[in-house]
Amino acid sequence: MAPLVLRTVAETAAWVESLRRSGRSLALVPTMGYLHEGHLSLMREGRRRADVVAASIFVNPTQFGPNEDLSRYPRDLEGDLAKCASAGAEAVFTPEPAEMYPPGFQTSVTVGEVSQGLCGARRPGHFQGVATVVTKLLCLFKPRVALFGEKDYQQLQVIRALERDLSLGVEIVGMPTVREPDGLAMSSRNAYLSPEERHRALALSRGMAGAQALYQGGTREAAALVDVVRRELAAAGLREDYVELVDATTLKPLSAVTPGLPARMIVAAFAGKTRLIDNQPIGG
Ligand SMILES: Nc1ncnc2c1ncn2[C@@H]1O[C@H](COP(=O)(O)OP(=O)(O)OP(=O)(O)O)[C@@H](O)[C@H]1O
Ligand SMILES: CC(C)(CO)[C@@H](O)C(=O)[O-]
Ligand code: BAL
Repeated sequence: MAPLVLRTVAETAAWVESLRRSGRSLALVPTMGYLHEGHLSLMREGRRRADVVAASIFVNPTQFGPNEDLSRYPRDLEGDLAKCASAGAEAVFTPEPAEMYPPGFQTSVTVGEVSQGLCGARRPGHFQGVATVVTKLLCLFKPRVALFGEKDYQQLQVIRALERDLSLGVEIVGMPTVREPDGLAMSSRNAYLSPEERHRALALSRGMAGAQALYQGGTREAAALVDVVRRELAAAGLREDYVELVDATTLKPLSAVTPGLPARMIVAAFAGKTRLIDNQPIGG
């Protein structure tokens, strides 16, 4: 069935209230649209965890830097609504920017340490934009659970922090990265890649697999593990934005993988003008 399309905060609040009265629980999947299997995996898991799934499709201007791709971000609302229906989403919230940020809007949510390194350092203001819009969505929908992908690993940790610190009472579920058969992490921005860049982009997942293989062979030092990824990126002609081995929870840099402390390799690199991110656990 085609999902109910919600365009305003007021009609969404009324829909949420009617759901609450009917005693049905809600799972929320926030997105920026141009949906792919990664997004749909979140919606299907939402169906398993709650009675009703709602998605939001909103290309949030406040999380884009002045020289980023806001104006050309891919959009396909009609196709997205069909995909939401196929994944069992009952409602889709797709507001205009002025509906989310009306004149006089002056509040923002800033998450501390966990938002400062990695993408936070490379994209100033990005996580403040994400944290503010996600807080607004969680307050509006009051879901039992909200689902996010591990592909945006730092974003997931930022959202976990804001939910916990503001006592929002929403279960934040992180879902594994869905990949193309050749290993490329699915991402709406993959649509920007030429066939040649698409091929070179495999260096991200290949580099991290190489780092994990080196770990399996006994290497523990971060510098050596990171170097494997860097060499793959360089060989493919990708421009590194960062490659770091970090504590999987705090995202602080690690000098080595140690037993009992989950570690994550996190990568951002440019294929031409397109910035791609990926990450993978390193260790047992
Ligand atoms: N490959 C994936 N597997 C699982 N979840 C994903 C994947 N890609 C995106 N998501 C998740 O979907 C949600 C919405 O993400 P978003 O709409 O920005 O998609 P995206 O493909 O990450 O886009 P972009 O290319 O702009 O980064 C986020 O929680 C994100 O982590
Ligand atoms: C979480 C999110 C929908 C907030 O705009 C966005 O950052 C995204 O799509 O990952
Ligand atoms: N998927 C993360 C949203 C962004 O890059 O702005």
